[in-house]
Amino acid sequence: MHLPKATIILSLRTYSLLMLIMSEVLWCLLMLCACVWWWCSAPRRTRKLLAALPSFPQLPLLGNIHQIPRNSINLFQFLEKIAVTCDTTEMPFVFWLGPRPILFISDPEDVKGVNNAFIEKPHYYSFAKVWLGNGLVVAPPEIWKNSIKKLSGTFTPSIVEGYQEVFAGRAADLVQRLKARTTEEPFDIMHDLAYTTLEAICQTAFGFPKISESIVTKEYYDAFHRCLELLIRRGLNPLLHLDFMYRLTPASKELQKCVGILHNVSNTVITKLIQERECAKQDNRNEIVPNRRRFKSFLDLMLEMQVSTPELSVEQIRSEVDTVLFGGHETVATTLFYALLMIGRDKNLQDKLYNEVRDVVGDGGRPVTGADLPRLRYCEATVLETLRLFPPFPAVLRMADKDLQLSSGKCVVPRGTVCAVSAMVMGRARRLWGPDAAEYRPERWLAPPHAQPAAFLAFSYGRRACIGKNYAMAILKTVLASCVRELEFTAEQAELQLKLDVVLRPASGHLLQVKTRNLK
Ligand code: HEM
Repeated sequence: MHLPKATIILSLRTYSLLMLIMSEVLWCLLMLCACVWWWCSAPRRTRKLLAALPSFPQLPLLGNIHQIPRNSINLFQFLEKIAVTCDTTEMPFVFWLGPRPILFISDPEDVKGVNNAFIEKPHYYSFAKVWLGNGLVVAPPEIWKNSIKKLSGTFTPSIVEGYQEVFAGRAADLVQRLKARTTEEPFDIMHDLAYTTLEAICQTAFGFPKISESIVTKEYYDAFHRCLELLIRRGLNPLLHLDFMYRLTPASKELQKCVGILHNVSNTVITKLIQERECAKQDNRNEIVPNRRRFKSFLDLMLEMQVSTPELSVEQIRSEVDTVLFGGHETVATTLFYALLMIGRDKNLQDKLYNEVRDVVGDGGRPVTGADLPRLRYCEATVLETLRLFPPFPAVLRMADKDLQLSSGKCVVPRGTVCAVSAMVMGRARRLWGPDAAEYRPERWLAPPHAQPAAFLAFSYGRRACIGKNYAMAILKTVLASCVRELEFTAEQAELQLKLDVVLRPASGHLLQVKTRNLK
């Protein structure tokens, strides 16, 4: 018997529709079961202990899930709203993911308590494991404790001092590149800044003189940015927090691809340095470090450690190299951008900075030296003020692995709570920085006493704080001083729209106008 073609098509359509409805129903049932399990597994005590804290309006069972920001611009606005709430209520703030809280700490004393008591990071950090392995930023506590013992001394002031010539050299190259780009129109300066910081990291932390041509490619740069975007998108979608769900998505495949590009670079860096060290050994060259560098790089130090600690695997070394690339280049480049933007909006600030640089370094083109850095006080204040208002990592997270009574007495942090310690929340608080907290005013750093140390959290605080702080301050001051000495920056006054792609970024690009300075 032959069915008419139209009937076959119709029944096929009905069949697919039925299958679609059934799979949707099954999906909803699965989600419902997951929600019930999730609710039942969360301790009731946690809800009770934090119930009285300020929060956004909640839905039954879901809490604040419906208010999870949809994209990286919303995420920034969300954090801004929390900053205002914490400042006005002077209380910690709680965001409920169903029955599970994310607790925003709002008091500097409490920051000290939380950061020193908890070294575990919540599950969200593991999203970056595919990229950063068990490197310092994402490592679980046991591995972190072991690694930090070896690595805490790798960016000490005396080691960083040895990098100064490289910093000054890269700053001079940047000035030349920017001189060639002076136009009437603003342009996106970020690639030039990121190139400079990436090249500096490769030459100092990895001791690689010539890698820059092949490492700082557009492909690398794009892959780096795409990884950050994909990670934040995953973070904003609770369904994708489950590894098995995420693995099914095209985004997961794209992340793997981008990470492959980044790992190629770190693998090249390590392999080349190992080869150079081998050659130096075979030639019986008695160099402490290859290529007649005057300093030992972070990677030299790790390869040396590997000799005395064979359990330090090449894979772990690669993870630390990726971590330093991740933590060290974009953070410094964005800070430079915001500093140039802010002085570009205020000629008075730029003139003050220029006058100081001219007095300390002169305008004859000599490189900024290590001895100049402590004397560049206004330059340092500019960097710190930039980091206060535009911290590259606006918040870090910790997992409470035990109960903790906050020293402000405002609540007990129950075990299992995710604590958010936010440089943006603290850095913009009027109660900590005064009524002009929203104003960009480097002078506030020149006249102590300013706010308590744990109110300035750009480099985090206490255990698991940034180990690259000395490095970052030295390169930031060197590059900023070198740029201002020879160039003038102008930025439009329009409202700055920010977004949070792990790192704080301007939504409309990094636009600045640059002119060569007329030296009198
Ligand atoms: C303006 C520049 C920088 C800022 C604002 C910054 C900020 C931070 C913050 C907030 C953390 C804590 C992350 C967390 O707990 O989740 C961190 C960790 C870290 N940073 Fe930086 N950083 C900067 C530059 C650098 C540089 C230049 C390097 C290396 C050369 C570096 C290496 C690291 C490492 C290895 C960690 C992990 C430390 C640990 O977990 O023990 N950072 N940084």
